[in-house]
Amino acid sequence: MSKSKKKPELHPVEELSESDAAAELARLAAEIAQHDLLYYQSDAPEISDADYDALRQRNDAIEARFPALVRADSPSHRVGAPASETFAKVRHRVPMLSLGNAFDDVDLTEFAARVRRFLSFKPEDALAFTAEPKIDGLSISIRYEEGRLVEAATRGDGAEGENVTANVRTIGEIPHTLRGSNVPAVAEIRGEIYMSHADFAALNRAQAEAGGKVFANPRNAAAGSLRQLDSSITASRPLCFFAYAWGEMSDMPADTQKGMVEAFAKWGLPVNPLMQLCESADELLAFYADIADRRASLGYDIDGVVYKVNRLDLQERLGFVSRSPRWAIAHKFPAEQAVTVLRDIEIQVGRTGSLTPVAKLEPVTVGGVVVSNATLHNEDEIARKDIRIGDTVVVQRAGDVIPQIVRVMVEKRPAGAEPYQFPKTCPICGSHAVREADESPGAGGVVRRCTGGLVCPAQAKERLKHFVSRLAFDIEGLGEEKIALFFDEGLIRRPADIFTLETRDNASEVPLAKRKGFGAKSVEKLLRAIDARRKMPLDRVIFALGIRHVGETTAKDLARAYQTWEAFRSAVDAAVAGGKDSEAYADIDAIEGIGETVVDALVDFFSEPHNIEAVDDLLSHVQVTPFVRQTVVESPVSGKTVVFTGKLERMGRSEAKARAERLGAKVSGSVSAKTDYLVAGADAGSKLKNAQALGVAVLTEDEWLDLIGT
Ligand SMILES: NC(=O)c1ccc[n+]([C@@H]2O[C@H](COP(=O)([O-])OP(=O)(O)OC[C@H]3O[C@@H](n4cnc5c(N)ncnc54)[C@H](O)[C@@H]3O)[C@@H](O)[C@H]2O)c1
Ligand SMILES: [Zn+2]
Repeated sequence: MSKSKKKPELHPVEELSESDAAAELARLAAEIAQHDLLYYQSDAPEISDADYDALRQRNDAIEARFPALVRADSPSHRVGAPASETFAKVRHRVPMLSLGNAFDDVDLTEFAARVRRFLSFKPEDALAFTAEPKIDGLSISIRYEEGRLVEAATRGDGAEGENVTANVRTIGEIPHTLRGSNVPAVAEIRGEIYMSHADFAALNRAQAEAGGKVFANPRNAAAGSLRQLDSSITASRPLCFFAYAWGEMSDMPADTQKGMVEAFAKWGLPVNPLMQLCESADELLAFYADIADRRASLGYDIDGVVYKVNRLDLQERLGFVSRSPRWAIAHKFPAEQAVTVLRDIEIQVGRTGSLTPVAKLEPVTVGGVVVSNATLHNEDEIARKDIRIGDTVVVQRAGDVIPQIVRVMVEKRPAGAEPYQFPKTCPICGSHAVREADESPGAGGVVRRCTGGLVCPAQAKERLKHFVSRLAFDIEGLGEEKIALFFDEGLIRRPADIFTLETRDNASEVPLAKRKGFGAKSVEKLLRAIDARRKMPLDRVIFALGIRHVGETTAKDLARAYQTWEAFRSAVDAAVAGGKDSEAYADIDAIEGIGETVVDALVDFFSEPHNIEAVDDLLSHVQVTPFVRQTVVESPVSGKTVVFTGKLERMGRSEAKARAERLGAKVSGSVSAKTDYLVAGADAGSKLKNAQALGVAVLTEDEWLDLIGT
């Protein structure tokens, strides 16, 4: 989408004509819906939360002045974005709503007064609020029946969310069973899934090393990690949880907000320790100031505080206004900004040749953190904001760990500052750099890419770094710095060189062990670490090759489909030979999780003789072991061997098989003493007899579905 258009001048709402107002409401509805999709479905927002909130405020102000113009699709009636088609849907029995916002003390005092007015409270009537941090993660509803976790869903559009039960089960902080004697038969616990700062930084480091997706902030990382089709990916991500609300509840354990949260804690759910009871608007403001002070040291992102009327009978009386409760409000923190000088723009060349501009800043403290780099996204972004070297700029860190440049202070521009000329050639190899659409979600722009391919040392170096990264070959003692050093010395230029390092080093006049900073012990350790990688599972090998668009998940999808290197290679070779209209091409395209972009990238990669040579050389040193599915998924059937027989009523055989495998079970075609369950549909024959003879547990289809919790 083109973002190069300048934002239209905004007229004060009081001056808008009715037709202008209608037009602007239409534009705002479309724009906000678009940002909601990017934020909630792609986990890749394009604008800051502050900018987004400003759009909504503008919409609300216009609607307040022209109530007759409020649209059916107005953002003020909507919550979030529709559940993504990728997931099964869950209809919320009690809707999941949003919160009204207060942006300053006046908004807050008005809120407290409004509540009192609504309840016809006299000044002397006591009215208590809970106050708690507003966690910047994603909301989740977790359903427990008879104390056991049976279902978990995202908020979606508030009415219907995404079923993420298997993924939520992998989160250590979320109990599978609630403890205590007063757990209601049905308890829907709601709260926020989030990622701590430390875990976020470690995840991004690992992702960057692995050439994977780097997340802009902990919220996106948490949402992206939870909303995975493969729950083993979620399991590998460090997610945390705070319970603060509820949906359906068959028995109420308390009659206040605070009492409810205390009951959650007794049942074994994590709750935020900072929640407090406040008796007046002044106490609420004091709480806000205190949390704002402690914000930087909490260890997780918050974007404000939430106040809720404590008594549940009063909450009931207050009720809701379209998308939010009348009895609660979010008091938001302003985004943190600072002013500094842009000293330079550095161009980094990535593994696939993308030229990424990075702003080099005069170091400045933003929200308690010293910032000296900021992302500039791409060429168009620099042009759109007209960012020039020497400019004084406003940087923002809105919970984001990668700071952004919000705008240039043109009035402070030094005389003679020229518009920035984005390089048309690769700064490393000098090859022509071409503009291409940037397909990454939410990127919304173009990227300039070095066409040097295999001759570009920057790309070769990045590919090697990717090759040894944690999710690829993960060679201990051979990190980014060593790779860069060995590459520059010509010691390691291609993956295969890693595995011949020892032989060459033995023959060398200056072996590594004799060099400064190496030492015999560390060299020995490195060489043994390399040896330990002479056998590698298929998914890691595919991922390590650094083929465009083939990340961790895609590599697993391919490996799952082909099992062995030979099968994978012959499938790809057939597609290379057959071309885009061939059956071989369509076969790869048909694999679950694989689309045309990936098939094209595979075909491109394996059409290139240099790549084939490099891969073949590598495989003369490395043995590829077949893909084994890890059963990190915890379910009643994980690790169990299951056989299906007879006619199943509620799903086809292949769906039953896929579902069982997703839950960590092994599906076998024949019954043996090792079989744990035989699921027998109608007209089951010899397998059923066999199972009975062997004493294998036989389940009906319904019993099986109960067991796996569907
Ligand atoms: N940058 C963008 O493009 C973009 C797009 C959409 C939304 N957003 C951001 O998302 C937010 C708006 O979305 P929203 O509708 O989720 O509203 P909200 O985040 O303002 O408030 C509602 C949410 O707060 C969360 N929450 C956290 N701690 C809570 C607590 N202690 N008690 C109760 N709720 C708590 C819940 O998940 C709840 O759903 C804003 O911050 C907005 O800036 C940004
Ligand atoms: Zn280059």
